Amino acid sequence: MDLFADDTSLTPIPLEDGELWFQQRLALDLAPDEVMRRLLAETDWRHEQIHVWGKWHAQPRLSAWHGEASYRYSGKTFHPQPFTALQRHLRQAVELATGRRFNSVLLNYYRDERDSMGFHADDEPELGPEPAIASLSFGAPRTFILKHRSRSHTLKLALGDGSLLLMAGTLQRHWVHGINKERTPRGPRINLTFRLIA
Ligand SMILES: O=C(O)CCC(=O)C(=O)O
Ligand SMILES: [Fe+2]
Repeated sequence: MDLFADDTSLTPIPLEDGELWFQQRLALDLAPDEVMRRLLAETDWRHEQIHVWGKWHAQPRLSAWHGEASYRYSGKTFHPQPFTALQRHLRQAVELATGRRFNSVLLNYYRDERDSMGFHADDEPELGPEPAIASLSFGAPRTFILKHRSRSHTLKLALGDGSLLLMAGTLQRHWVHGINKERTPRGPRINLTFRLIA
């Protein structure tokens, strides 16, 4: 069965304790490979250090923070750079598709199969009690894993080139999510999470 028969509109994915919506391909007037090329070239990618359990580690990916509000993430305050023209363009498409507003974006660049993101929830207080977070992916597909915090329930989604995922409702309170390393070679991937920071 094709769960996502209509790949051009945002479709709810049924799950308990939160809202999840998926669209296989966000309508854009730029080809995804052109967006990928420009994001790679135009972004001031940083290799951030994070503080976990009393130790400093380099994150297993590169990142950048843009937008109109500063933000605390993994114990660090990020002072954003202004949105680029391309980011404004992508934000507009994401706002149109989701019917939500966003004022910030975190970009993550997974250089190859060895890059990853540990399990976490995007539940910082400045996002509000039921944050809507729109996740836009370009490049190589990677598996997005959601784990329920108290039930043994796991959900896996392949986030392909040009796909849009919306996390909303109580999802961040009840679930954590992450991207594991892959065992087989994988090309570069960029993910943008659009957020609304108070
Ligand atoms: O790369 C992804 O799909 C996940 C990104 C994410 O969870 C985040 O930026 O908070
Ligand atoms: Fe996240």
